[in-house]
Amino acid sequence: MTEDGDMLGWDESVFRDEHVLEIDYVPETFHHRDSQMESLKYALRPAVRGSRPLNVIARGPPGTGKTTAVQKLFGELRAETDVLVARVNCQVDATRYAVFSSLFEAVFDYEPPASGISFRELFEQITDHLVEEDAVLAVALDDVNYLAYENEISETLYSLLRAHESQTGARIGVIVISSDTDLELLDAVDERVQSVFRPEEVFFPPYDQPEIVDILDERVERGFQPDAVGPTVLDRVAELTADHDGDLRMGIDLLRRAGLNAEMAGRRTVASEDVDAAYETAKHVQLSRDVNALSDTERDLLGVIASEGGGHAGDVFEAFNDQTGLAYTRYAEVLNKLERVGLIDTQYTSVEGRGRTRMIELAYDADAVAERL
Ligand SMILES: Nc1ncnc2c1ncn2[C@@H]1O[C@H](COP(=O)(O)OP(=O)(O)OP(=O)(O)O)[C@@H](O)[C@H]1O
Repeated sequence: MTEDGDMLGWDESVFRDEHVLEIDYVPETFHHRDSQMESLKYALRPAVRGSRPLNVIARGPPGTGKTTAVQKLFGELRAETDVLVARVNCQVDATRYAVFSSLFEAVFDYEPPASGISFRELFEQITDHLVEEDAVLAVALDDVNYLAYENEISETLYSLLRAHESQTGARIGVIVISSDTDLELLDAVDERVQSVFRPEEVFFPPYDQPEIVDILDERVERGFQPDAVGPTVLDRVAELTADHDGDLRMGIDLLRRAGLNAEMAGRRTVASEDVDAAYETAKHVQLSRDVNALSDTERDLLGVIASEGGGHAGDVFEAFNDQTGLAYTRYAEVLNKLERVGLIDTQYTSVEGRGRTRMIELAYDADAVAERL
């Protein structure tokens, strides 16, 4: 039943297709990334001819289309060629073993046996299969920075890049995708890897505001009812997204949350205030993502830092040790990990009476962190 005026009826929605605004949606069109797509195609083309593809480092800040570019190209390869493709999410699979388990699943279409099969066996089954089938495998290590944080990147790349030496005829190419622009990947890997890893570099710069408007406009058309989102609202979303380092994930999330806010108020059209209210929650999407990826011990330490409000590393250690009983070495490792993923900042300062001491600061508002733990 439709009600009069601007109010939504119970059976109505501001959305036409809400799925278009979900995180795993792969967009039909992919504008403003032509040169990056060309470079990736150039690197992957040898695979189509049965040769080893060129290796690639795809770099750029979060939400700049790196994953989408690879998903699109891998989708085309899967549909139109015999090349085997596998994208591994290293935020989830952050060890060499987990990466190869995921590759096993992509190659065989079923999971490796759960009852502890050794890395060597995993590796051999995958490479044997490639040789038997005369197949080329293109691997994308997405969010590879997480392998670096766990000190697993050298072993993983080494195994992939030298696969053809231990198993003649195994052809594997690797696209590593990193969203940590401070991390120099080539410095993070050891010399054995550096000597075989000579990747093509593909850079994904942040989208500027007109590009953001253009991309989001298409989502609005597909995702919302006609006229539900006007140009002023779209501009506001694009402005906030551009301020957030052009992270499109933020823009898409804002649109969806603003739409839900309008619905909650029973309105047919989204207003700028819906966007501003949505921003208060959406600005923490990266924080939520990072906290979700932490281990229990890492969460414990983050919790201690949030409740202490940061401070001297020694004091934070005491509180952490009281809670977990863990020793200083482990504490220092976890502290470094939290800093590498960008949840805290630390810096050495000279404090009277204490000499040089490491000061810890949360990178986010303490309440926002505590809510997500
Ligand atoms: N040019 C584009 N056109 C349409 N949608 C896009 C475009 N670029 C990115 N997106 C959308 O923005 C969101 C983030 O993109 P994507 O996951 O590809 O970024 P990313 O660079 O891999 O991010 P991260 O480094 O954080 O993993 C996705 O929902 C994707 O669909």
